[in-house]
Amino acid sequence: MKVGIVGAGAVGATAGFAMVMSGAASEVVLVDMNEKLAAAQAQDIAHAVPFARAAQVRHGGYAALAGAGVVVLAAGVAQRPGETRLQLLERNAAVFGAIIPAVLAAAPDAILLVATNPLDVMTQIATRISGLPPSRVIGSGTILDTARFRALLADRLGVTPKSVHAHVVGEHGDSEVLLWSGATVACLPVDRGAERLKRPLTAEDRAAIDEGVRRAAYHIIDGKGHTAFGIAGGLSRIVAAIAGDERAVLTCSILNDEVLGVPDVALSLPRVIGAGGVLETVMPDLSEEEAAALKRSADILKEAVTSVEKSLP
Ligand SMILES: NC(=O)C1=CN([C@@H]2O[C@H](COP(=O)(O)OP(=O)(O)OC[C@H]3O[C@@H](n4cnc5c(N)ncnc54)[C@H](O)[C@@H]3O)[C@@H](O)[C@H]2O)C=CC1
Ligand SMILES: CC(=O)C(=O)O
Repeated sequence: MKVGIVGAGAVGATAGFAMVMSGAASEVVLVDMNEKLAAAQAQDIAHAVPFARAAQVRHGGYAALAGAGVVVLAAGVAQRPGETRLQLLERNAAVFGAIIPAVLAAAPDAILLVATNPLDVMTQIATRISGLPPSRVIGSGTILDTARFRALLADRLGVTPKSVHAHVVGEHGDSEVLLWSGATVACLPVDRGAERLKRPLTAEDRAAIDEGVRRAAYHIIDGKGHTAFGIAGGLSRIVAAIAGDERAVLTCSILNDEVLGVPDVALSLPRVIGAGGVLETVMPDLSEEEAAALKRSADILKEAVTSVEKSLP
């Protein structure tokens, strides 16, 4: 599948690299207002192709996106150390107002895959600007937070992350909700599984994992200035699910009609992803505490989107 990527910075270029190395994309086109950067990133990724499956990698203007099945939106500004994702909102909303009409003029049938932060609000803005159905405007959402949760839990349990099933829902950001009540390992609820593995989970372990997931971006940005590898893996995974019509269950963000009484809000829930984009949403069972946290997350996002919607065309 041909994949366009608008924004050839750390996230966009690393995602292009991941898609080429995993074989998720057969063609990658990088577009950026900094054409020299897009050209350099495309050239650099193209030099990895001999080590992967055959793929074409190039840069271009918006017209070069024609025929793309998915266009990743990774343009905009990123957090500086200490900044929250929601603080980026007004700057990145203006960027989307400029790029989405240009993307759709060239690639009207593409599924939009949003990576720009604040992720959920940008997904909602992209849905509104594009006029596409919510199933075709997908935010990477908590696919990354779910991966972090599985990685940290697996490390504590001494198993591979692929053997741990645990999800993060809600905002891709500070109010996200780790679903401990549904987490499983080896077909067992995670607490019981941990005991059988002789690695019981204490309250301190849970708190450390929660902090490690929720604050991961802050720690990484503090150390290296940005995050890219994790999200690139997640974007590549979503593209593979669309390209292969996999019906994979992934936690992604789309505009929901309603979540726990909060209307018209984009946030992540487990979604079935295939060729048409989001094919189904599966509402998980939630403990009372998790339901209250998800409602709070929805309220925070609704307030953020309402504040910026007034300034949109
Ligand atoms: N969804 C997620 O889990 C993650 C999201 N992000 C977000 O991804 C976004 C990109 O982050 P980075 O790649 O680190 O930033 P970056 O600064 O390295 O790259 C952004 C690129 O966007 C381009 N750009 C800006 N305005 C543009 C416009 N109007 N048209 C075309 N290109 C434009 C810039 O020239 C730049 O090359 C940020 O909002 C960041 O917060 C970052 C990591 C994880
Ligand atoms: C920056 C960001 O959103 C992340 O790494 O989670």
